[in-house]
Amino acid sequence: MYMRFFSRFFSAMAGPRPVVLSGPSGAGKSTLLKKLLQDYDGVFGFSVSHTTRNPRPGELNGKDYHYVTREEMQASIDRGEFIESAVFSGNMYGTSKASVQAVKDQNLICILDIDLQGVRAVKNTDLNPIYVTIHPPSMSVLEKRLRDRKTESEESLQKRLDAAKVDMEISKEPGLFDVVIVNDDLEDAYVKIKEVLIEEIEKVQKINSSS
Ligand SMILES: Nc1nc2c(ncn2[C@@H]2O[C@H](COP(=O)(O)OP(=O)(O)O)[C@@H](O)[C@H]2O)c(=O)[nH]1
Ligand SMILES: Nc1ncnc2c1ncn2[C@@H]1O[C@H](COP(=O)(O)OP(=O)(O)O)[C@@H](O)[C@H]1O
Repeated sequence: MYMRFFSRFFSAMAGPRPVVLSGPSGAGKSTLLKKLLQDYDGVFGFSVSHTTRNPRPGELNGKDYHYVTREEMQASIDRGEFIESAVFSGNMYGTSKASVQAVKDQNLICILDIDLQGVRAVKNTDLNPIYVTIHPPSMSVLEKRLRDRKTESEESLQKRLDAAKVDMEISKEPGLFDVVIVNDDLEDAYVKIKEVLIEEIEKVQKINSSS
């Protein structure tokens, strides 16, 4: 009884639970999270990761990623500034403590777009997020979407498809994710993710409307 009261009290003090969005490259993570950020202004905040990959046309430094060199990233990791970091398709990616803290400071639901290595690392922290994985309806649809996106070279595309196969298998591991959302029709997938997050969304809206 008391334990339950205290655990609820402290989890409320800790602010809203973050959300991990994972899943194969091309599954639709960025598309879904951008919709959430747009439709729920003042509710969600994006954890801006660091990466050594080059920016794509239209991507902004500090908004989509912090674009850094390998040397800069490694030095920052060595200084203990990252919650987690991983190598994906030959590039380094990582979540800095500062990126998550910046979102927490605003009392927003922090969205982390991270790969499976990141998911495993976050499991060893006290972030306590909701773990969501986005899957494509099939590998052939995934390939088509990645090709149509026109952001990858043939080599990078193949690396992403290889990683996707592994990713889809590992995601079946019991307990790794709270929810699997198949992104076939975008609107349907968006409705599903909102359903999963509605409790946290309403919590933040309630706090914001009373402050
Ligand atoms: N572990 C980890 N993975 C990340 C991070 N940021 C992005 N990723 C993952 O890196 C992979 C490649 O991301 P990106 O180059 O933006 O390609 P995209 O997913 O195809 O748009 C995706 O699986 C992301 O979820 C991070 O900070 N940590
Ligand atoms: N349900 C969908 N139907 C058709 N195309 C989609 C759908 N969801 C996403 N896309 C498109 O597929 C591509 C990959 O989506 P993206 O959000 O970049 O994936 P991720 O962030 O997981 O790599 C993008 O060009 C996006 O516009």
